[in-house]
Amino acid sequence: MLNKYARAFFTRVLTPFAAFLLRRGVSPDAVTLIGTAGVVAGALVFFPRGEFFWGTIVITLFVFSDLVDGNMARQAGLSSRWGAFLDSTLDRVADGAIFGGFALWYAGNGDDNVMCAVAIFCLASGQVVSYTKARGESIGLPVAVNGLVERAERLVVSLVAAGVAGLHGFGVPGVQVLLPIALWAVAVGSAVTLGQRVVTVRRESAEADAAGAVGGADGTGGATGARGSEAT
Ligand SMILES: CCCCCCCC/C=C\CCCCCCCC(=O)OC[C@H](COP(=O)(O)O[C@@H]1[C@H](O)[C@H](OP(=O)(O)O)[C@@H](O)[C@H](O)[C@H]1O)OC(=O)CCCCCCC/C=C\CCCCCCCC
Ligand SMILES: Nc1ccn([C@@H]2O[C@H](COP(=O)(O)O)[C@@H](O)[C@H]2O)c(=O)n1
Ligand SMILES: [Mg+2]
Ligand SMILES: [Mg+2]
Repeated sequence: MLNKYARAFFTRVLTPFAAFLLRRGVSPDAVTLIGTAGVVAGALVFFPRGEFFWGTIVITLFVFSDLVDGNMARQAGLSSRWGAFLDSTLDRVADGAIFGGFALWYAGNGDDNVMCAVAIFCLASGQVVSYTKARGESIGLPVAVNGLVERAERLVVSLVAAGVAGLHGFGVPGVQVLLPIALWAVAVGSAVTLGQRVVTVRRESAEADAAGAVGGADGTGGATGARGSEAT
């Protein structure tokens, strides 16, 4: 939903900054790499210590690089398969650090095994949700569904809650409860989204197989080959 409605707004806002970076000779790949490094550092330095406000501030400063890199690539006519691969792969790294940071807090001084498990579920289910689309597309299906909770929703819900919950450290009472609520919401939403995508891939693959649009016993039309499909 955010991807559909907010992306156009952020594209307009970030285009001048993306153009500025291009003029300074910065490459889209550099922005992708530095942005991911900043998110990972923010998440793993601050979240495991329960410093949610500062962790969220640092992550927010860097996470928008994920919108800037593609914007730069498109403006400069530099969009590439490599860039698409790098962008998506490092998204998974950044997400792992964010939800891993929450899990480490609950496994340590946060001392809550249930919330540690919920954070790990958010991490794993988010990665699988993204994988369903990547794998479905790799076997030639459109995967024409985004689902209830995409990456932007996972990040906005959990980071806004973490940032506000972090205000507890400045004496604001009662706000800590927002983080567990947000993580539960992301966990349930990701499970629903996973179901939506699996059902869509199941339907699309049945339709494609019936139409003979793809050949081969593994349904890949030979595009990946049986070994390739086992290996991914
Ligand atoms: C007193 C208050 C203190 C609290 C301070 C809090 C400050 C702000 C807190 C949080 C802000 C969080 C912002 C997070 C923004 C995330 C932006 C982003 O990176 O989105 C990425 C997303 C996807 O991009 P890609 O196409 O590159 O990625 C694809 C995607 O990952 C696919 O995954 P899937 O969805 O399938 O799971 C992969 O399949 C694919 O491989 C991959 O390529 O980009 C978008 O979706 C674009 C829309 C972004 C919309 C951002 C909205 C930000 C909105 C509000 C932030 C302001 C909050 C203010 C809080 C105030 C609190 C009081
Ligand atoms: N280093 C990069 C990063 C991205 N791209 C291209 O942008 C697309 C992603 O756009 P976002 O707005 O979601 O960042 C990606 O699929 C690539 O085509 C790139 O070329 N190099
Ligand atoms: Mg990007
Ligand atoms: Mg991305």
